[in-house]
Amino acid sequence: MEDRARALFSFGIIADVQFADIDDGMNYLRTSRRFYRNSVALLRDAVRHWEETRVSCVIQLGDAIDGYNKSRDASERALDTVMAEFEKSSVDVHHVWGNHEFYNFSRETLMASPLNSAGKAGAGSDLIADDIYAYEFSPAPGFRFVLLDAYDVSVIGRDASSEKHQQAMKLLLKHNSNADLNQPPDSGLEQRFVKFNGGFSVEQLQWLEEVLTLADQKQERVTVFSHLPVHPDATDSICLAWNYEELLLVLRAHKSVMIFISGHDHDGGFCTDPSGVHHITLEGVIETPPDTSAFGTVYVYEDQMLLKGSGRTADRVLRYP
Ligand SMILES: Nc1ncnc2c1ncn2[C@@H]1O[C@H](COP(=O)(O)OP(=O)(O)O)[C@@H](O)[C@H]1O
Repeated sequence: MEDRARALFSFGIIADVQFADIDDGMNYLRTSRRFYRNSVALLRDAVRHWEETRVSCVIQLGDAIDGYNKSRDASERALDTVMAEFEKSSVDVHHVWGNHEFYNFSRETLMASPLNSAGKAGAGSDLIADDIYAYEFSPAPGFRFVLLDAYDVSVIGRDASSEKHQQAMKLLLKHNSNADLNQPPDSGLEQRFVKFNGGFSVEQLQWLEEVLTLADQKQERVTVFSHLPVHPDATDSICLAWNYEELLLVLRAHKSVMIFISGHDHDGGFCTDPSGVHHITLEGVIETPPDTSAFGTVYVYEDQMLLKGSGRTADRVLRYP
């Protein structure tokens, strides 16, 4: 690893904390253990590490609290617990929204909550006025971060009477004939058409296109963040964004795009697209045993980024395309 002191800046990444004050459990398929109560302790360790390493900012990749909180009337308490850990540090935290945010809160409530970090974006643009939780900002001169809303077109978090909900339901029913729409269709990439995923509207794709065109012109280096992964080689198909292909086309068309970082698939994943863009799916904290960890600190240089992984998260050298 290169001398970290020479980095231009660094930032922290963490995914799927899914905190709930309940005993350990299992995932739906009963293949992995979930450490609901301990997840906040792992978050605490990560925040302490970032405070010590003086990162410029942290990106929380979504699913900060688990859907179980809703049925226990504990959503706000759980969110307070998680936010209190972040607040122990003075580092700026940017929050991405995942499916579990919508299991706990309406989109309207989320917009007014501490999980809406768009106000920290400074001079960057956003889509908040269009009820899309996407924004961009420059973490350091020559660099740009874009946070996407992967549940923009979705049946969770969109009012049943809304056009986007109807559009999402139509798409789901076209691809998924199961009575329970959380149960995936049988084959390959089609498995992504489940209720707990979502996609990007035309409006959001156009905005991203504009942001990246400007970044190309300014010769900036862009990192894109989303709860849902968009590359089939970086995740299990069941976790992919519905219209991942459209998003990939936009990323591939812009030379400014360097890295795409997501959560959602708790096993994590990684690939480098033929375009040279690296796709990181970060391991989920919720399925990380108490004696280890899962988070990353990314050191940014002129010619590459270095992901220093903790615990289940591997180190990676990410050369710019
Ligand atoms: N194969 C499946 N069939 C039916 N329901 C499923 C399946 N996988 C997940 N679910 C349901 O979908 C929802 C989201 O799944 P979950 O594994 O909790 O997602 P996450 O990984 O985001 O925590 C849960 O309500 C879960 O019970």
